[in-house]
This record gives sequence, structure tokens and C-alpha cells, in this order.
Amino acid sequence: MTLYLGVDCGTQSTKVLVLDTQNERILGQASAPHQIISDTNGKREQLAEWWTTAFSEAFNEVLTRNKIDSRRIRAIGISGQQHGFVPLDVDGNVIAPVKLWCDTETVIQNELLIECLGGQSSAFKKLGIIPQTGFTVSKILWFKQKYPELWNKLDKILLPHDYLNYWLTGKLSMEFGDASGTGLLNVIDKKWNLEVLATISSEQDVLALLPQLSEAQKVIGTVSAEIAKKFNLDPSTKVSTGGGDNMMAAIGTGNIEPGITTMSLGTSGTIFTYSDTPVVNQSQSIAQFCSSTNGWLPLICTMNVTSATSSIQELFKKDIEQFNSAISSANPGADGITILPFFNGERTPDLPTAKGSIHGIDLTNLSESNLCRAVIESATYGLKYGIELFIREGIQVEEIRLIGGGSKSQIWREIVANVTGKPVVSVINEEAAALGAAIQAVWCDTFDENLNEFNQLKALTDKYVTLDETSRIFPNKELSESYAKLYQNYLKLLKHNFPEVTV
Ligand SMILES: Nc1ncnc2c1ncn2[C@@H]1O[C@H](COP(=O)(O)OP(=O)(O)O)[C@@H](O)[C@H]1O
Ligand SMILES: O=C(CO)[C@@H](O)[C@H](O)COP(=O)(O)O
Repeated sequence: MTLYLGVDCGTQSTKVLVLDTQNERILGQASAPHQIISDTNGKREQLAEWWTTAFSEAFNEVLTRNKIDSRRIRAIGISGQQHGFVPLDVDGNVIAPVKLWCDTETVIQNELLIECLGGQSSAFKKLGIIPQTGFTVSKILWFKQKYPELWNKLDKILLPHDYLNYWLTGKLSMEFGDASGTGLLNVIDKKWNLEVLATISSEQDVLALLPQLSEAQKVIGTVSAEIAKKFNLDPSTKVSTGGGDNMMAAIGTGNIEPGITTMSLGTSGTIFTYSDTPVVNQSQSIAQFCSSTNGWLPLICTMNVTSATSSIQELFKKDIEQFNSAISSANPGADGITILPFFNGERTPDLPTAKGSIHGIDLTNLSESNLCRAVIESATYGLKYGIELFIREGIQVEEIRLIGGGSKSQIWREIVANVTGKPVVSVINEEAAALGAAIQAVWCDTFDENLNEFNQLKALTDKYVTLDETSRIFPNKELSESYAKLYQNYLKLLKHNFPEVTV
């Protein structure tokens, strides 16, 4: 048996998946949860050690439950939530809690950086992307301002998946896909932008704080002796470059060539599509990330998907099954209730300090099931808003490949099809980021410099990514028409409450 491990360190949990390439099947998967440190000022942080603990728990569980021999693992691929700022000292210790992609405490620092770069369009010219509050760059400036003593100890800046790579191998590296979400990289020429680095600090060599950039198909090293012993791994076990969770989910949904759209219903909501060339877009909300397949991955991210839906679910003390049946029992449009679900500020549209609100309540419609339905519908309207931005930029969306925790819900899948007016289909393994990471590990391990890079990856995604044809849902004409009207009401409400939203 030849085994590959795919690991996805998401916001709410770390998932570990084992792929058996000899028998061409997934042997098993397990997950372990993480907490989040939150505050009303927008703080959203985690401790890096929670990720390594969750990795260990999920690793041990999947191996024990499926009686898998860890010595058979040839390589590991790590996927991770994007943008988080992991600060290391010279001894490789993490010196502060990690500010996450969903942290909005750094609004002021982000505004300052954009101003120093000459405003939004000038920043776009310099970087090919406009840094948003969730990106890493404003977290670095915030850290320097808030903790000057710690800043003096800072030796390296890593992203969450890079940190797990470092923990496994002792090697410091960053690949282009995840690096493109830092706000420090010119995403067109794929080089660090020295002007942005100087904006963070003109006295210090910020470039020296960044690890080496690596191409997607590379192995970064083998597991350290300590890790090999801890997990009973063969010391020759390789670790691939890995990548951001959306980049890995692109691989895990076969979204490695133009014309495919993936939507993730995770803590965040994302929509992304592969491009061979950078998409020079007028919309500041489309993040033109690099893919982890040496191309580009234009992406829309909303901050309030299962983070918002699980808040309402937990408020009513429902388990997932009860929550889904409450949604199904309510009428489309939740009898007039609409939620602006900005429980955590918002990235698309760019409203980092926004708060959520509930509208249209009266004595006849106030019920748990209507509120459950309304939060799901509103999170989906947020994603429809993203699709409209894609379409406006000439990016075609024919069909949506749905992944992430929320895609397990039949009723939510139906709502996505009817709100967007597009057919939706799930992949057989909805933990697409973990699967993508495992596929990337195979790609890196078996990579042959003499063969076409894309063809080698495509052969793997063709083999391991399967659409679940039984899950395909076509939009219902009548419901799509009602949702088109309900979406217009949502937009009206959005613009009324946030006049700065112009699109
Ligand atoms: N069957 C389901 N129906 C609706 N929501 C679900 C279902 N299963 C999981 N979820 C939601 O998905 C969330 C986890 O999504 P996931 O994609 O794993 O998040 P992340 O990768 O950001 O950690 C859970 O918190 C839950 O709200
Ligand atoms: O910030 C983004 C994308 O730019 C988020 O998509 C994060 O990468 C978190 O992902 P999930 O935990 O929701 O999968």
C-alpha cells in the first residue's frame, strides 16, 4: 500500500484524510475541532499549538479507526486557512496568538497601508490585488504597532499551512498560492513587493522576515526525526508545499483548468475559478490570488457563512439535523424575514466593521424556523452577490461544484441552486481541501521534470475527483423567479443600511 496524507487546517477544525494510491481510494478521514478567541473589537485569533494538537488527534483517530500502518505514508500535503499571521522568533517559537483571516481588528492598519501605497488603484497597480482587512499585511503592521518588544524578536512570518509544514519538517517556505493572500506579493510577477515591505518598516529588512517562495509542485523536505518518532512515520516521509485551503480545494474539485467554478460553504464562503493568466479586474472585491497549480485563482470571499448559520443554530440549541429540518419546514423567503448576516464584519462587500441585523419581523412570522431559513438564505445571497461580481468581470459561471460543511445539507444545496439560478453538484468527497492536499502530495512526490506539469496533475484529479451525480440539482423555475425578487429586496436592504455599497 502506498499512502498519502492530506491535511486541512480549517477555521473550525483540522481534517486528516488518507489516500491509498495503489488501490485508488480514500481509506478514511477524521477531524478534530479548534476554538476561536473572539472579541467585540473584531479580534479573531487561535493559538498555533491548537492546530498541532488537532492534527495529532485527527491523525491518531483516522489511523486507529481504519487500522492504517503509518509507516506506509509516503508524503503529506497540508492545506490551511489563508491569511493568518504566525510570528516566529529565531528559535522557531510562535511568539503571539495567530490573527486569522476573519480578524477585523486591523481595519485602521489596512487603511493606512493602502493610503501609503497611493490609494486603492495605485495599490492594485503595484500588487495586482487590493489588500483587504483580512489579508496578512495589516496584521503585521498591527503587530509592530501593538507589541514593539515582540516585533524586535520577530524572525519569520509564516501562514497557517506554512507553520504546519515547519512543525513537520523544520523547513521555512511559502508557496505562491498562499503567499498571494498576504498582500505582500505582486501576484502578477510573483515577487515580493519591496514598497509594501518598506511601508511596514523602513528601518528593518522586512524581506528577511519572509521565507523562501516555492513553486507548487515542489517537495519542501522530509519529516523531522522528532515528528517521525512522534507519529511512527518513516523518516523519508516527504512534505509537499501544500497551500491555502481554497487553492487546495481547487485541486480537490478538479478546478485546475478554466471553466469550472467551486463554491465553498465553510466558515467563510468562497467562489473561485482557475485562470491561466491574471484576470485584470475592475472589481476590488475579486481577489486575484495565485493558484497552487502555478496559475491564478480569482476568488470572492464572504466572511459569514457557517460562522453565521451556526450562530443561529446554536442560539436555538438545535443539532445539525434539527437545524436542517427547521430550514425545510419554513417557506422560501422566510415569510418576509431577511438577515444582513454581518456577525463578523464582511469582506464582500468590503464592510469590515459592519454588524448584522434582522429585518421584517412581525407577530405572524417570528419563529425559529423562519430565522434558521433566513440566515441560510442571507448567507447564500452574499455568495450570489459574489457570483454577480464574477459575471460582471466576464467570468462565466455555468455550474457550481459545492464543497465545505454546509454542502452536506440537501436543503441548503437546493437553496444555492435556486438563489444563484445555476445547477449545483457536490463532489464525492466534500472535504475537498484535504483531498486536494493529498493529491498535491502525490503530484509533488511523483513529479517528473521531463513530463508536462499540468498533465501530471490532471491525470491525478481525473482519477481522484469524482462528481456526485446523484447530488446534481437544477434550479426550479418558479423558485428561482421568487428568489430573484427576494435577492433584489436583499440588495435594497443592503444598500439602504450601507450606502457605501455601490454595486
Ligand atoms: N449537514 C450539515 N448541514 C448544514 N451545515 C453543516 C452540515 N455539516 C456541517 N455543517 C456546517 O459546516 C461547518 C463546518 O464547515 P467546514 O467546511 O468544515 O469549516 P472550516 O473548513 O472553515 O473549518 C459546521 O460548523 C456546520 O455549521
Ligand atoms: O480568507 C479566506 C479566503 O480568502 C477564507 O476562505 C479562509 O481561507 C478560511 O477558510 P475556511 O476555514 O472557511 O475554509
